[in-house]
Amino acid sequence: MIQLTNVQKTFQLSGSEIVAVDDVTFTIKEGEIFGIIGYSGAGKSTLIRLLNGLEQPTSGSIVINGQEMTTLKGAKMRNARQKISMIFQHFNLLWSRTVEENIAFPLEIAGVKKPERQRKVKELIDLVGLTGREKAYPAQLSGGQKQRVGIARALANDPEVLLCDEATSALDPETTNAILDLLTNINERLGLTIVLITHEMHVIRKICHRVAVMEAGKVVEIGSVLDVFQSPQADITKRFISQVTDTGDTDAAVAHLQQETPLGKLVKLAFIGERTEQPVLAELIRKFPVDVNIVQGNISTTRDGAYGTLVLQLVGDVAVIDEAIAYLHANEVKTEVLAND
Ligand SMILES: Nc1ncnc2c1ncn2[C@@H]1O[C@H](COP(=O)(O)OP(=O)(O)OP(=O)(O)O)[C@@H](O)[C@H]1O
Repeated sequence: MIQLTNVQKTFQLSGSEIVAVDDVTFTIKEGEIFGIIGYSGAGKSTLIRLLNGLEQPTSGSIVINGQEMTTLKGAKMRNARQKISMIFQHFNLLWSRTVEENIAFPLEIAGVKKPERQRKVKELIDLVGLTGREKAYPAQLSGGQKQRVGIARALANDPEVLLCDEATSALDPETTNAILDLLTNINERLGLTIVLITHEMHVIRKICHRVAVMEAGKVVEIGSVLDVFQSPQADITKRFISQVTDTGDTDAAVAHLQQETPLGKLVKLAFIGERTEQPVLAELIRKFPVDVNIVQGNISTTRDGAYGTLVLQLVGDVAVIDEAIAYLHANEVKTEVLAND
C-alpha cells in the first residue's frame, strides 16, 4: 500500500544541514493501523508531510497505491492527494462554518452536487456520532466533538489513507480513548489504512497493528505492537513501553524488599496471549518448594492480544529456584533475573 525506500529529507538552515528523515525504508500494509512514535524532533511530522506530498524528499522513493509520489505533478498530484486525508492535533476546523458546513467543505471543493453532498454529510455525521449537533459551530463543541468533525471531514472524499498528526494529544484521557475507539471502528468498517504519529505509547498500544519507533530521523525499531512490547530492542523503545507498563513504584518496591528480605532471586516474568490468563504462578508454587513474593504486576492489552509482566522474589534453595525458572521457560514465559542475593 505504502512503500518508503531510502527516504531522506534534509533542510538547509543558515548554512547548516538538518537531516530530519534519515534513510527510512518500510512498508505499510493496506487496511492496517500503523503507528510512528518518537520524541519531539525525531522527524515524525516531516515523515507525515512527505506522505501527503506537502514536502518532497531530498532523495528516495515513496510509492502509495502503486504511484510514485515523488515524480507526480499538477493534476495527477492533486488527484493522488485527494486519496490521502489528514486529521490534526488542533483540529483545523473553519470557525465560521457549522459542523455540517465543515464536513461539506471538501465535497464543495470536489464539485459534488448539493443532494449528494447532503446525503454524504448526514452519513458521516452518523458515522462519527454527532447526530443532533449539525448546526453547532466549532466554538460550541468539546475537544472530542471537534475531532469527530475533523474525522468526518477527512472521510468526505472517500480517502484510501488517513494520516493522523498527534490527533489525540490535545484531549483528556477519556476523550482520547473515545476517539481511538472511533478510529478503530472506521478502520474495521471501511478497511481504511490509518497512519498515525504520536509520542504516546498508550495510543500505539490501544489501536495500532504495527509500530515504527523513530529517533533522530531514523526508524530504530519496527514490528507488530505485541512483538515490540514483548521484546523491545532499542533503549528508546523500552522507555516508551515503560510509559504504559511501569507503575513507577517497581524500583522503590524492589529496594524495600531487598532491604527487608535480601535473599533469593528477583525475577521479571513476561507473558503474552493466552499465557496471561493461565495460572502459571499457582502451578509454580504447587510444583516447587520456594517462597514467592509478588513485587509488581501489570497487564497491557494490545489489538493482537494481552501482554503481562510480573516481578517476583523467589526465596529458597538455589537449585530449586533455577528449576522453577526453567519450568517457566518451558511454559513459554520469558524470564529475566533482575537481582540475585
Ligand atoms: N521546515 C523546516 N526547516 C528546517 N528544519 C526543519 C523543518 N521542519 C523540521 N525541521 C527540523 O527537522 C527535525 C525533525 O522535525 P519534525 O518536526 O519532523 O520532528 P517531530 O518528531 O515531528 O517533532 P514534533 O513532535 O516536535 O513536531 C527537527 O530538528 C526540526 O527542527
